[in-house]
Amino acid sequence: MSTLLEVRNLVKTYGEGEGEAETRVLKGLNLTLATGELSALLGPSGSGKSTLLSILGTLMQPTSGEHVMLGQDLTRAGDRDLTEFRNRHIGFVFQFHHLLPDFTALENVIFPAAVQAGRETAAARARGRELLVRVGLESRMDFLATKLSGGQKQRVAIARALMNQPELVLADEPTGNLDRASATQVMALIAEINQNEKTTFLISTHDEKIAETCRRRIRVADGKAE
Ligand SMILES: Nc1ncnc2c1ncn2[C@@H]1O[C@H](COP(=O)(O)OP(=O)(O)OP(=O)(O)O)[C@@H](O)[C@H]1O
Repeated sequence: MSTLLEVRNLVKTYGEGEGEAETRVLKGLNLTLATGELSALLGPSGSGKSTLLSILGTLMQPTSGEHVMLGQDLTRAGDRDLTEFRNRHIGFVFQFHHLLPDFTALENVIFPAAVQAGRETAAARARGRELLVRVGLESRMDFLATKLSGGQKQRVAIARALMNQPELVLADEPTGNLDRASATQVMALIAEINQNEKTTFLISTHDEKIAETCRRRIRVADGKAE
């Protein structure tokens, strides 16, 4: 399998400003993800899972270390290049879905593509519809986000994350807010997309049962990954 991304010697320290208390969260973490992997990211609360996902998602700069994805050295990229890289190659799913409440399921899904293109295209609408069918929400496309159940909202969030055909989807506790049945369904959907499209997923979770459904388990402890 080919390497999708690699981080080497990743360090993240919060509170480096004068007079601030320093928290060293990542302490020389190394991690390689291959294309098509489905991995769970485990670790106690405060161990740095969200911090690592933010760095891998180029939403946050590490204090030091190397970060290469798709052969591009992201540690040395400027903000504009990072934004473009992120929009093109990385999708995000969060615990609290972050859907726009006054918009429909379909509008929420096509939002990232509309932002990238600067307008809403017919092709984007077509892909948005296709993705909502894929996640089993054909009959809910035109429902406002507020009218959907928790599991349905999370499926919309997954469809939205896939909109720009990213190579990597980072999910921060995607099932944390769901009951067991909905959580299992969401994980089954992720596994199916991973299998069919070879999209690489990295999913942080506290839940060992959820982690067991992933082929690889990565544990963050003492600022390192194992
Ligand atoms: N912006 C910030 N400024 C200062 N400290 C922070 C900041 N964000 C996170 N931290 C600290 O960094 C540590 C790691 O936080 P992080 O959210 O990455 O952990 P986590 O493993 O995702 O935790 P959880 O499982 O509870 O979500 C914590 O001690 C947290 O207090």
